[in-house]
Amino acid sequence: MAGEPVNVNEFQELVRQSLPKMYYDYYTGGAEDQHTLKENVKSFRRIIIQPRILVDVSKIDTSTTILGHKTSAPIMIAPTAMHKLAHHEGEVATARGAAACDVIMGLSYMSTCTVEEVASSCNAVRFFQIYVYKRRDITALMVHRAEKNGFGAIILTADTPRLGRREADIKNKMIAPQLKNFEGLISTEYVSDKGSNIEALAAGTFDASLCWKDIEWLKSITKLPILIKGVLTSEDAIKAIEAGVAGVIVSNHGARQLDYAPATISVLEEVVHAVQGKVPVFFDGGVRRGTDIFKALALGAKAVLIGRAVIYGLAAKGELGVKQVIQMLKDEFELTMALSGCCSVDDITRSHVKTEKERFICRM
Ligand SMILES: Cc1cc2nc3c(=O)[nH]c(=O)nc-3n(C[C@H](O)[C@H](O)[C@H](O)COP(=O)(O)O)c2cc1C
Ligand SMILES: CCCCC(=O)C(=O)O
Repeated sequence: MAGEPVNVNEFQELVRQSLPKMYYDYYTGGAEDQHTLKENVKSFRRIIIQPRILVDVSKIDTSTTILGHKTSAPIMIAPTAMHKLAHHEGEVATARGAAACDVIMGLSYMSTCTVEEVASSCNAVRFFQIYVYKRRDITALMVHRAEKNGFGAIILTADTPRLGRREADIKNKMIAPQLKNFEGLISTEYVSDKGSNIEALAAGTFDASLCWKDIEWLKSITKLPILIKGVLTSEDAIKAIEAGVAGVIVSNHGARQLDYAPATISVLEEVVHAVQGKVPVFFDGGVRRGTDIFKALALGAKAVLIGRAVIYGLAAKGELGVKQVIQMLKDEFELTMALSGCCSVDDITRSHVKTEKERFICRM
C-alpha cells in the first residue's frame, strides 16, 4: 500500500503486514465459520442512506451527551482486551488517543495496563467493562478500583459465560499473559493442552452461572450506572430495563462468541422499539465507516462503540494511530451528515435510511 492509510481498511492492511500472526489473528478473528463476522460488516452495506438536499449545512455539530458526559461525537472506544499485544504502551496509548479526540474510553477487564495507570494517564472520560469471575470478591474489588479512579460507568458484558470457539487462536495456541490488574490476586496465565490458552483462562475464571438476578448484586456493590453489553433481542432488552440498568449495548462481541448470531445492525431497531426510550441504546459490531455510524444512529442508537478499528490504529502507530482512526471516523461521519442534510445528531432520523426489507417492499 502506497502512502498513508486513508480509511480503516487500509489501517487493517498495515497491521496485517506488521503484527505477529498470532496477535493479528486474535484481533481480527471471529467464532467458528466466521459467518456473523462477515455479516456484521456486510449488513451495513445493505442499508441505503436517503439524503435531503438544499439544507444549510455550513455548520455541522457532531457532539452528543452520553450518560451526562458531553462528547465530541457519538463514538466510544469499545472495551477490547490486551492492548499491549498491539503496542507496547497498551491501553494508556488508547486512552490518550480517546482524550485527544474527546470521546469516551471503554477499558476492558482484561486490559494489560492497570485501571490506575489508565486513569492517571489522561483526562478521557472512562467506562470500565467487567467480566464476573467465579471469585466474585475479585470482581467487586475491580469495580471499587474503577469507582475510586473516577470511571463513569460499569459495562457488564453478558454474552460470555464461556469463550466462543475461535479456531485461529486454537491453532496458534494463543497466549494468556498475566494481567497486571490481577497480580497478587489471581493467576491469569493459563496453559491449555487443547489449544487456545485464553479459552482456558475464560473457562478457569469466568462465572458461567451469572444470570439476571446478579444485576441486583452488582447494583449493591456500586453506585455507578450499569450498561449491559450483549443484548440482541427485544426479550432481553425488556429484562435489562426491568433489572434497572442505565443503558443497553446491542452487541454480538464483534462476532467472537456465538457464530450465526444476528448481525448487530439487523437487530438494533428491534431492541430500540422494546426499550421505548426508557434508557439509551448503544451499538457495536462492524463499524468501519462514518456512514455506518450514521446508519446506526438513524436506526435509533445513541452512540456506537468501535472495537477492531481502534486496535488497528493502535497497532499501526500507537496513540497517534488511535487518534487518526477516531478522527477519520469522525470526519467521515460529519461529511455523511452534511451530505444527508443533517446539522446535528438529533436531525438524523429513521427516514434517513432504508433497509433492504423496506426497499424490497417498495418494489412490490
Ligand atoms: C480483540 C478483541 C478483544 C475484545 N475484548 C473484549 C473484552 O475484553 N471485553 C468485552 O466486553 N468485549 C470485548 N470485545 C468485543 C468488543 O467490545 C466489541 O463488542 C466488538 O469489538 C465490536 O465489533 P468491531 O470489532 O467490529 O467494532 C473484544 C473484541 C475484539 C475484536
Ligand atoms: C479471556 C479474554 C477474553 C477477551 C475477549 O473478550 C475477547 O477476546 O473477545
